[in-house]
Amino acid sequence: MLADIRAVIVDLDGTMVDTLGDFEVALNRTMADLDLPPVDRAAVERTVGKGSEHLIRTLLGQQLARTDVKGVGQACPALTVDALYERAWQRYQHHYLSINGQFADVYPGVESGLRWLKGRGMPMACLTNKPLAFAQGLLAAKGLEGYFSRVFGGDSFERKKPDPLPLLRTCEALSSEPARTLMLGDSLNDAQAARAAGCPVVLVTYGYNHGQPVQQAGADAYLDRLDGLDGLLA
Ligand SMILES: O=C(O)COP(=O)(O)O
Ligand SMILES: [Mg+2]
Repeated sequence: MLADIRAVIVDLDGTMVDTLGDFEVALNRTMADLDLPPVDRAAVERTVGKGSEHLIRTLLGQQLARTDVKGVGQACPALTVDALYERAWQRYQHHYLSINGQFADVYPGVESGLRWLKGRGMPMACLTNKPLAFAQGLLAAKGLEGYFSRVFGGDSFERKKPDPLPLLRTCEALSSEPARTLMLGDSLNDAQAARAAGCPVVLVTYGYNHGQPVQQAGADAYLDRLDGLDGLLA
């Protein structure tokens, strides 16, 4: 099945770039603006992958439930996630865009894997749940944008992964049949979207899988490095 691949869709966070540092810095600056305590990196890692709104709402809820909310000295039931969300989202966008890529690293093997795919003339798109403006800035900051003919974010379509819609639209944009378009990702989110769209899926083992072992995600194959793709697709 993997021998028939004619196009590739690549996830961004946890697959190409380790962005936990960027998320942590942008979230902590946001929390500070809202007089909330700093977030815990492990909580960020468990929550990344379902887009910025999910990340901000989940972490705001956790921070409001803590007993060290500044100036209050106890958990703060009077403040709600809904009441804080709009300001948090504005501050988060400002902070994320001002540091985008500075606390993030391309994983080993990514550039050589992408170069190998490009050398085989494979049409490639980047499809992430990250907002498109964040994704474009990050790819440019890391010198990865030239590999992709199309880039789509979590705000590019009406629904995000794990819904199949973004994958189906990306296949259309690449003029490629889903059954011959490989999804390369790092999480159950990517695997579920790929399955529902009818795309084969390969997951990397080093990313963020909602705090769960990724080997249970039901992919066609798993890779420790993207430059191991030649062994799967050759
Ligand atoms: O949740 C996000 O912001 C990004 O996640 P993804 O790049 O793994 O789709
Ligand atoms: Mg990911």
